[in-house]
Amino acid sequence: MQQQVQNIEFNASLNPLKQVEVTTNVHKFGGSSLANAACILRVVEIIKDNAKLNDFIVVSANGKTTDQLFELLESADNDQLFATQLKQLKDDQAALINELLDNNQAAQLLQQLTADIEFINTESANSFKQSRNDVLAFGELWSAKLLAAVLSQNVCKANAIDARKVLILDSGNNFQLNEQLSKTNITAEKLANQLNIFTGFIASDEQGNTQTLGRNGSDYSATIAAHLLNAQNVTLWTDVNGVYSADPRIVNTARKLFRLENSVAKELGRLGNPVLHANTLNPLTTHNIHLNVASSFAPQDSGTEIGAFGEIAKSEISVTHNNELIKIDSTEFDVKTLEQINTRFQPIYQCQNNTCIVISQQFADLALHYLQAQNITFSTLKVSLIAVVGYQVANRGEIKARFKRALKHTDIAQFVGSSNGHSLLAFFEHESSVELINKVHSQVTKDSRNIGLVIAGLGNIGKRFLEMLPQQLNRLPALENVHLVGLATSKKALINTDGIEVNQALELFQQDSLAYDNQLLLEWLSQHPYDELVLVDITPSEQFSNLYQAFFEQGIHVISANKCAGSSSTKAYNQLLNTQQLTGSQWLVNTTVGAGLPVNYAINDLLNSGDEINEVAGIFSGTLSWLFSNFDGSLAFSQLLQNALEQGFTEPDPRDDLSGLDVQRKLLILARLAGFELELTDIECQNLVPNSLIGLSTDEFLAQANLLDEYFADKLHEAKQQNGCLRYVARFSKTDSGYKAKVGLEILANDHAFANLTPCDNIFLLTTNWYQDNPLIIQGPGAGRDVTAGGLHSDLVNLCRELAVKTKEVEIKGIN
Ligand SMILES: Nc1ncnc2c1ncn2[C@@H]1O[C@H](COP(=O)(O)OP(=O)(O)O)[C@@H](O)[C@H]1O
Ligand SMILES: N[C@@H](CC(=O)OP(=O)(O)O)C(=O)O
Repeated sequence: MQQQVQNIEFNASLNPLKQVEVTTNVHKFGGSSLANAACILRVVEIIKDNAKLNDFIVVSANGKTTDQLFELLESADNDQLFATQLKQLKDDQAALINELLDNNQAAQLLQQLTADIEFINTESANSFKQSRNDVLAFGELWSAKLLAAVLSQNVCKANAIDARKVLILDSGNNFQLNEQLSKTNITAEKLANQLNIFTGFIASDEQGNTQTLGRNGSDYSATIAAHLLNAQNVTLWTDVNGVYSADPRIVNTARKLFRLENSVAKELGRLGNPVLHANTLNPLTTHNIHLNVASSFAPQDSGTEIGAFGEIAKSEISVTHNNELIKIDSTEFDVKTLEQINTRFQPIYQCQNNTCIVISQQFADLALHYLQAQNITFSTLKVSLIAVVGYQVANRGEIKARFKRALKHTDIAQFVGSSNGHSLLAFFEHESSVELINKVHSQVTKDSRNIGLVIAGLGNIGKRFLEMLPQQLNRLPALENVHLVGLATSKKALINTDGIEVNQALELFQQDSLAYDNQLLLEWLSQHPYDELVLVDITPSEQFSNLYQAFFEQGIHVISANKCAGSSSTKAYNQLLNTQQLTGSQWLVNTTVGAGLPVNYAINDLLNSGDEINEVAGIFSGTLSWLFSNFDGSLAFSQLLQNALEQGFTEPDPRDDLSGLDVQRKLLILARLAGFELELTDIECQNLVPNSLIGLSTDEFLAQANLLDEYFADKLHEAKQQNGCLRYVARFSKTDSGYKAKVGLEILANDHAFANLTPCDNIFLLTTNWYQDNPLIIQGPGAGRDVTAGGLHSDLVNLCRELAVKTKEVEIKGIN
């Protein structure tokens, strides 16, 4: 069993397997997550909820402490400035200690702080010649000791580990990690049954000198630790709830990238994006460690998962910028020097003729020093970079063209593709402006958003919808970002977050689908990695329609052919509408009535334009339309019914059509769309099945269907006597006291609009303020594979068009 930490209950996973897991997870908290006392207490809560004993917690220096330490190193020659900065640093650290710890605990840490500050003061006298890295290390050392003390005081035993005792860099081998030694050290330093709090950013060489892993290096420390510990998961907790398509601090239309392809994440880090350190992914290649970026300010949000993903994730594009670069030009670089530069200073760019390199400013001093030592003449220039990053983006002509378009009229110094193909780089000889970064982002990510499509129901219409899908996706720009990711029948589902090949969807479903229940489906859907998820419900299932509430709560959009939810109780229906409005989910129902005929659209459009619907009437059932159009007395009604059944015009049990319930539901849906509040039972409904035939099995009913004949023969006779015909009509009309609604058999004059339909057709008559004397009529096939599947495709296209223009400004707790 997993160890329980005293005083707190760690969350037990629903999955019983997880409760016995013995693996270690690594959680890294960046400086922004530890910036002040409130942040640190929030981190403690996250640890309580997400960590277990024996996990590793990697910490960066609190807030901007590393920046403060760098400033001190710079101001060593300016006594007054140095003294002010040193006092500020001490005060900030002391305030954190005093706010978070009780007196005894605080005293110990304050004493250590005083000694450390004294060390910095003393070392300033010789301009930190030997102790730069020792000074920089204090940020992480203080942070780890403080968090360990806070956890020990409030939660469970915690052990602060100085990573310099663990991570040994081989100075004879370009400061590569000595894996074996580091592994032995970590095993020796970690304490069992505690939380181990590990300093990020710092390491040491084999002589015991402090080394740093570079700015933002704690991410790297976390993945190194995970590698050494054989950990399963690494979570980088930061102030933003994932990796975005640009820095959300400056591009407020940036999109969250739910899944980031390994090579693209690596490239972002390589280019100096602060959300991921350049080397973060390197230690993860040998075994399967899951890497996530999540927000310590909103831990419940789904973050960004980094891994090996398929085409959908590979299509993602992001923009990153870096203003802290230096370009070194020289005609004297030789192969050996360039090799050294490559391993030691991680150049962002090296020009093809080997006469220039661009490196991060943090390596500038070291690099220049190295070149001088090699007697190489060079010149330097500060430059900045805006880069478009994405899987093999350098080979994507349309993205390159868009990037170039955004850069028109700028004084760009150089435009190149990176040698690995994962970025396009634009260099400038000045800082890149926020406006330009926004412009580039908006150009290159203009229509990039991923819409996941799940189809529920693979019957007659569902199959046709799926058959039509590949061609639709191919030819319609509105569907450019739609990816089929799920197929479900009532029993089995196939979900593939990397996308299901549309041309082989049915075969794949048959091969790979698994049994599921509603909870499993909801669980998966709640974690979908798309900007938008659209579910097309082509089932007839009331049970499935009961999931709509949960779908809407999760912001999932629904396209229904299923009539159940639209004709459910007023309470349930209103609740759906309220939730849908609250979460911004869309619900399109055009095919619930009249298949693809645009009756729902017409009602919506009239209402949205200021008209009012006074009457809705018509023939809403293709089956009943066929039956009564063909019922002329030459065949008994039961014989006609048998023919209709054989030709597939009726439901398998024709009583489902004859009961009138289907028409009643459709009238309810239209009346509600027209703005009226009513229940199904408020619509009077004539059931054409006599009581004696109601309780029978389908076969028994079909065997005794001749019992219907006398009633219909009489009715036809009556109609003929009036020079009319029989039709099953739906009528809803507004009255002074409210409304009148009924569906049933009527005798209509032979020249009535409802009397002259092609068998199977539907007709809808709308009387409105604007269409008063001469009502609006919509008429045509109201059932059938092509028209219904086509109607669903029409809903999908309309929905995707709307989603394409939906821009959300980023709002992230922690960074806004
Ligand atoms: N594409 C991006 N996605 C998310 N954050 C980004 C991106 N580009 C830059 N950032 C910046 O990175 C910051 C997180 O990095 P950093 O401050 O170093 O975090 P931490 O202190 O947790 O290590 C965010 O606040 C954000 O401003
Ligand atoms: N404290 C170091 C290392 C680090 O990784 O920090 P952060 O996780 O806050 O980016 C720095 O500021 O560079």
